[in-house]
Amino acid sequence: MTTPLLTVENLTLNYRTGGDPVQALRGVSLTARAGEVLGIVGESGCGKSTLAATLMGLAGTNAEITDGAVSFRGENILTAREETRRKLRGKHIAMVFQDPMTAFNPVLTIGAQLVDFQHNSGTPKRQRHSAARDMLDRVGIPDPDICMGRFPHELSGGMRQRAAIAAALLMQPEILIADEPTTALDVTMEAQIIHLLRNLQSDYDGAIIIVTHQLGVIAQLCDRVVVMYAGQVVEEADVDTLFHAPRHPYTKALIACDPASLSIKEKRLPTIGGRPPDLAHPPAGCAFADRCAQVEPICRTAAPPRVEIGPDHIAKCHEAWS
Ligand SMILES: Nc1ncnc2c1ncn2[C@@H]1O[C@H](COP(=O)(O)OP(=O)(O)OP(=O)(O)O)[C@@H](O)[C@H]1O
Repeated sequence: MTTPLLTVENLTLNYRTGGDPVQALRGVSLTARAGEVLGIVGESGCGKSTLAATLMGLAGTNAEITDGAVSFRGENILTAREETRRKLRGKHIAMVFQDPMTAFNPVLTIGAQLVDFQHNSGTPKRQRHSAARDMLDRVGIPDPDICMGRFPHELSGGMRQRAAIAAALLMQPEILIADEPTTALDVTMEAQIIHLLRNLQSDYDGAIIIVTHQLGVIAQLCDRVVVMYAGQVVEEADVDTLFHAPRHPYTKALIACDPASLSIKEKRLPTIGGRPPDLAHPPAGCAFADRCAQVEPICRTAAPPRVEIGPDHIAKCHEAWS
C-alpha cells in the first residue's frame, strides 16, 4: 500500500448561522494516496464541497473547525500559518472547480494568466510561456498557440475546463482536487474531460480527488471511493467492491435503485425515498435511519460504529454484517 499524501482525521466543521450551527462535517476521516484517484460521492448537502474547500484550507468565513486534522505529508494544514497554507495551495495542492470561469480573470488572455500563475516558479517568462503552451497541448487543446491568445469567454465550456485543468497542473501539484469537474458540461464534453483525467492519471504521480454526485463519474474514473451522507463518511472501498459488494444500506440503495446511473449520461444521483436530516439538528442515532430498508431499533438511538469489513473497506453501520 502506498503512503498517504493527504490524511483527514475526524474532521468536524460547523457553519455559524443566525440559529443553531449547521454541522456540515461530522468526524470525517479519509486518506488520499499517491498515484490513485479517490472519489468522494454523495447527494446534495452531504458536505462534499465543504470537505473539498477545507482540504485546500479554504473553508468559508462562517466555518468553524471544531475538531480534527488535515495533514499533507504529515503537516497539519489546519494549524499551519497562512503563508504555509498559501504555498501549499499554490504549489502542492490545486483545485479545479465545476465552473471553469472561476479559474480565470475574464479580461486577461488564457496565455497571460497561465504565464502569471507560474510567477513563483523562478523561471524566466519565455520558459513559463512555453510551459503554459505545452500544458495546453497536454490537456488536448487542439491549437495551443491560438488558445494562449484567447480570452476565457472565447473558449467553449469543454475547452475552458481543459484550460482550467492545465492551470491547476502547471505547478505540478501533488494533489489535484476536482469539485464536480464535469457537471457543467454537456455529455460529449463530459466524456472528453473524463477521458482526459483518466489519461492524466496514468502519468501523474500525485493523488487526484474527484468530488461528484455522479456514480458514473466514480465508476469510470476512480480507484477508491468515499461515500458521504449527512456530513459523515458512511462507506469507503475500492471501486469494484463498492459497486459489487456495498455494505452500507445508503450505498446499496444508490446502486440498486438505478443501475443506469453508472452511465455518465445520468447527471443526478438516483433518488431514494425520504430526505437527509437537517444538519442543524442531526439525529442521535444513524442519520440514514429514516430512509433505511434495514433499520433496527438501535439505529435510532446509538451512533453507528465504523466497521472494518476488509482491507480498505469500511462501513459506518449497525447492520454492516447483515
Ligand atoms: N456558508 C454556509 N453557511 C451555512 N451553511 C452552509 C454553508 N455552506 C454550506 N452549508 C450547508 O452545509 C451543508 C453541506 O453543504 P455542502 O455544500 O458542503 O454540500 P455538498 O454535498 O457539496 O452539496 P452540493 O452538491 O449541493 O454543493 C449543507 O447543509 C449546506 O446547506
